[in-house]
Amino acid sequence: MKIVEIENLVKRYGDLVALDHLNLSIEEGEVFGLLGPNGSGKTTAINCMLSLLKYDKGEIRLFGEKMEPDRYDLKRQIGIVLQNVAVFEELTVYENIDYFCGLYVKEKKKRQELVEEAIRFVGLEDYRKMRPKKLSGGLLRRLNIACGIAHKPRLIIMDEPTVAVDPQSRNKILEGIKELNRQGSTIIYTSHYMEEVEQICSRISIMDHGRSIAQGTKEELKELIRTGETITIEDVILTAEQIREMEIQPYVHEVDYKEQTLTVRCRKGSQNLVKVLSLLEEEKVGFGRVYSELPTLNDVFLEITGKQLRD
Ligand SMILES: Nc1ncnc2c1ncn2[C@@H]1O[C@H](COP(=O)(O)OP(=O)(O)OP(=O)(O)O)[C@@H](O)[C@H]1O
Repeated sequence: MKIVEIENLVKRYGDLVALDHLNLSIEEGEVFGLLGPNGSGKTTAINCMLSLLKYDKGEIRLFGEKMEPDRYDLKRQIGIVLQNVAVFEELTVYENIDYFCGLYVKEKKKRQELVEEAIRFVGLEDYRKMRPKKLSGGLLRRLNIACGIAHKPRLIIMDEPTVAVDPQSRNKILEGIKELNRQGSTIIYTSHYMEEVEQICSRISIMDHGRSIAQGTKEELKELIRTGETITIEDVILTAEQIREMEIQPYVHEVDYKEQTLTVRCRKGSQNLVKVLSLLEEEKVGFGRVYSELPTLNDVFLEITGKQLRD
């Protein structure tokens, strides 16, 4: 069943088109990644999806029904973890989670179980009685997540939950998301970290300038592009002719040479590394460290948009 369907969504802020005919379709059970650089429209898309923002054109259906501001029946099935931490300073970790869970689950015994489970999920067992002020940034983010997901919603929306989070908290958060998904929640996850999206998402939409420029599994996305592998060779001194020679090889898609480092984006095929090194040997050029990388989602973004995903 389709949990989210967005058709031709347009959202303008004055003259700025933040969403430009965005289309998305998300199936139940997916961990769906919205990947895009800052300002590409991820947060705006989520706020429209939740009816927190009015939009100019298009249609949004959640759980097969048209989403509107007063559809509390639909909203109750959604857990939200937004970028800004929103918890009560005067309540402890436990009380905060209990409060948010209590908005959905009235029965005390059941709620107690859910709150305990959420605490375990995010690894805040040792901090139950602490107030938010005492928590580090990473722990605070984990609390924010626990508050959003304790009631086990059918759909969980997380907007960049790991920005400015330490690696330990980040791993805990990513593991928690996978576990929530295993337990049955569909997840929408926005990020500008391609590694995270590759790690946890079953399907990904790459966003740029308010549009989804490509959608699919990470394997499908990588199939879309011509780059098969990227070979980097350090400490190599090349003449303009030698670079040109590299560029015209049939297996080469693109060459970049900066600060004595040669980067060769090869087309899909075998033996690329051998071919590149043989060419250097023929030219009697010495070189330092050599490494080869398979395409990343950054390569996909780069090839489609001509710019880096990273800021
Ligand atoms: N309230 C607003 N008023 C005017 N412009 C806005 C507003 N909110 C967002 N924008 C603009 O809309 C575009 C999309 O922003 P949005 O926050 O949705 O992107 P994002 O992909 O979520 O980026 P980030 O990761 O920085 O949150 C940006 O150009 C942004 O400057």
